[in-house]
Amino acid sequence: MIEMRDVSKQYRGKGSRGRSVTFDAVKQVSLTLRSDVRYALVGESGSGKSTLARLLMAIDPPTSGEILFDGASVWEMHPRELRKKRAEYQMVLQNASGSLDPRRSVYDSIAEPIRCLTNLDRSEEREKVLALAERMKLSAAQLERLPHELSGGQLKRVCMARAMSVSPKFIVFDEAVSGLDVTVRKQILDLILQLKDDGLDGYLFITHDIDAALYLADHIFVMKDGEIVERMEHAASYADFRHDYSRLLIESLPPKWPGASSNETGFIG
Ligand SMILES: Nc1ncnc2c1ncn2[C@@H]1O[C@H](COP(=O)(O)OP(=O)(O)OP(=O)(O)O)[C@@H](O)[C@H]1O
Repeated sequence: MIEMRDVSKQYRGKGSRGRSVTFDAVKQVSLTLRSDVRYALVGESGSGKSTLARLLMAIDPPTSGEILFDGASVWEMHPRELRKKRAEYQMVLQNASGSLDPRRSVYDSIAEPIRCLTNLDRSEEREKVLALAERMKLSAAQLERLPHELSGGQLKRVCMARAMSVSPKFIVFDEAVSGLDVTVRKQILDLILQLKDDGLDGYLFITHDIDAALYLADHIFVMKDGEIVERMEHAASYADFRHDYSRLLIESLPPKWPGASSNETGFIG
């Protein structure tokens, strides 16, 4: 379980006349994420989703507030304990190519968390990497390539295999389908749903795409200007979104086909 208690994150930015100002990218957010629940966090670009994800995963420290993994405050944890928790709570970053070492083969990229965070020997590691590659539909030849030799969709699958390599109990996917065409997007969404068969019961899927959130998650949070403005359990359709801002997001969706209204769900619904 991950808990956020009254968490804020301030950044420095430029105000009028180039003056340095601070602003809250995340404002006093409290959240509890259970490891066996599928969540989505929806919001416009700049609403603070990635900042929230980095705080949740203890990548960046909060300016104020507390984050707890299974009841223990992450920024007060012994490094050995935090290392163990990092294997249990993984993240797939927004920028797939930027999150992989360009000089490291796909095989080594997937194996790296195993080497850093577990005690598996090389033959166990190989068995695990090959099984994950098969699951993520990556060929043996692709495993030997460098990241720049793969497509965007293949890179996303490498990042998912990498996160799954340490058998986490929860994954945060940050914009896992952004920039992909509709067919590849659907493949990735289905792969995420199928991770349940590999023992992953819970995740947080971060997106600006309400259709993808409805497809993948039971609980949905809506974020605006650093705050969670709506929380829904068992969201199943656009009609479940009640907050004015959520309605606005739905109304600004493009029609899915000529003559359709923005209240009709897309291809995945
Ligand atoms: N390291 C940083 N330094 C200063 N400002 C930042 C930093 N990271 C993010 N911001 C700002 O904080 C706000 C929230 O950014 P964030 O990336 O969390 O939003 P987001 O909802 O994930 O957006 P997107 O969907 O476009 O990725 C934005 O105004 C952004 O410019």
